[in-house]
Amino acid sequence: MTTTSRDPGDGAADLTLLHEAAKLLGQSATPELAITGTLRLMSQMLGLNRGRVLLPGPDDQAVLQIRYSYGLTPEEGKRGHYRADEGITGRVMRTGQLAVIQNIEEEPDYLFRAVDRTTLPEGVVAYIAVPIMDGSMPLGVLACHRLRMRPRPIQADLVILQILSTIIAQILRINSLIDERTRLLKDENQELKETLQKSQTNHGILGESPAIRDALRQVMRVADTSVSVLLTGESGTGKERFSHLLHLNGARRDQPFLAINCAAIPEQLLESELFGHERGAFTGATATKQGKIEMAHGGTLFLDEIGDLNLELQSKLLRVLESQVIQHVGGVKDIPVDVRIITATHQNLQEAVNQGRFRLDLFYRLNVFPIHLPPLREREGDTRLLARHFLLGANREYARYTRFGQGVMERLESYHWPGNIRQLENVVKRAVLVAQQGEIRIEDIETILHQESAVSGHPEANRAVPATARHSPSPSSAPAQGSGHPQPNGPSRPYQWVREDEAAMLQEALKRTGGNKTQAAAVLGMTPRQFRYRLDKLGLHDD
Ligand SMILES: Nc1ncnc2c1ncn2[C@@H]1O[C@H](COP(=O)(O)OP(=O)(O)OP(=O)(O)O)[C@@H](O)[C@H]1O
Repeated sequence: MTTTSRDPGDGAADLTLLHEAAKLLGQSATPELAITGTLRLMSQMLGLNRGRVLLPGPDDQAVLQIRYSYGLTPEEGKRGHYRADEGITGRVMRTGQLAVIQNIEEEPDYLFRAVDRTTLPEGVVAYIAVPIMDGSMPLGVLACHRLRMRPRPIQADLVILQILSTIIAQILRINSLIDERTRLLKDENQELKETLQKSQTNHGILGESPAIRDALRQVMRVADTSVSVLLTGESGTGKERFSHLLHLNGARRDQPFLAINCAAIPEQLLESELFGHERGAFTGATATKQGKIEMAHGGTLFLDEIGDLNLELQSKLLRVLESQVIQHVGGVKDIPVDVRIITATHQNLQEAVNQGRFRLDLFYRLNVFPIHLPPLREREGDTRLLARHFLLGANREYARYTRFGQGVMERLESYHWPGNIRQLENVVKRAVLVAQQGEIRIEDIETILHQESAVSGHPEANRAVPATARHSPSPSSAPAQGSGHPQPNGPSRPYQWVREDEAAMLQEALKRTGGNKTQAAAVLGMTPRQFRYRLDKLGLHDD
């Protein structure tokens, strides 16, 4: 070890040392390299030997331990730990005041714990310890030995040591920020892995709430049977997902699964979509075409929004269920089919039956085993799980690494999600796209939720609902939602991605036709049914 004595007032050497220390700070990949490098410079350039940095121990914060050193053996390093009431080091940490011991042999508080006197050079040895401060709080202690009989004034060394302790404080602060960030990322990564694992069971259906577990149990009970299942629940609660789960857990799993949304297809096309058609059956039917029922032969057909099927098609569907045959539109031949039909609705089908809009016999046929999917706001704890899952998916899709900032998860959990899981997925995806510097801030979420409320038209969509007020009265007594009107006691209107300008367009058409929906639909080139469907989705009913 070189100990070079300097002339008193050798300011150029001090500057060189500070310059080198600053370079170390910028270049070192780890705090270990930067701090031990600084301690080495102290020794080589100023003769401040056996430099050490003591910090509270990782296991016991009340005990200071030598964490970095230069010129100490590993055993000496290990021996150097001090409680706050022990020795000079403990005192510096306790008081935040530097200590200069001119002669360690004459100081009763000097413990000789790390370094034995016999290993030190002959002559008078001084000990200097300066606190490493974070504002007014001592973070640790920087200390070293110094041969007393040197031309350079001790005052000059003290100044340098105080500057170096500031640099070391900076290194430690940066390092602790990095550590904290790394720990968060590790935790998050672990959570994401767990979420991914959970999503792999149940074919991607996530949820651990009692409500969703109950629904899953019911699915498993009937998956391997041919019983008719009617899935009820608000829009976006996963009815289609669950129908697929039923299919995948049954004997038909290797056969086709097809889904059709009865409300989304224009009425005149729906029959041909379901039953197929013969060539020439209608204008544009240039070839014979199979319908979805026939295509799903051997497998499962999922009929979403079954409540929107007109009475004529309801009769035809009933015939399929009773006799397992279909006829193409324009055909006369009975075609045998073996299809499991699973249906879903967000409407109250019982009410539709009472109003004469839905056949009672078909209702009985379909409703053999109803499974109600609870709205997201009733799935305690699932929002968190799903939000993480969608974050992972969006990060993958958009090649980002984005995380939720402080308070975001709580905000997502307090929101009442009129559009349920589909809406949550959309919000998380959008948040990933708008996030700056890899963090989704609570403000980003507020903006998106605000836009959501404008789009979904729900008057309360942007209001945080207290946990106690979030549950709607009784899911079992109200298995499906009604007409789609906003409910005073809880959001229940179906949610779908619809553009805001579409609402304006519908309203404008209604205005022009004096509120006549059939005419308004014609103005926009839609069927009255399509028009009503959109009004319904946008919550624009005036009756
Ligand atoms: N438990 C779940 N775990 C993960 N993703 C889910 C879950 N439930 C639903 N989803 C996802 O949410 C979205 C909406 O689900 P789905 O289409 O099945 O709802 P729905 O009730 O059929 O909606 P609608 O009535 O509007 O047709 C889909 O992207 C689906 O994959």
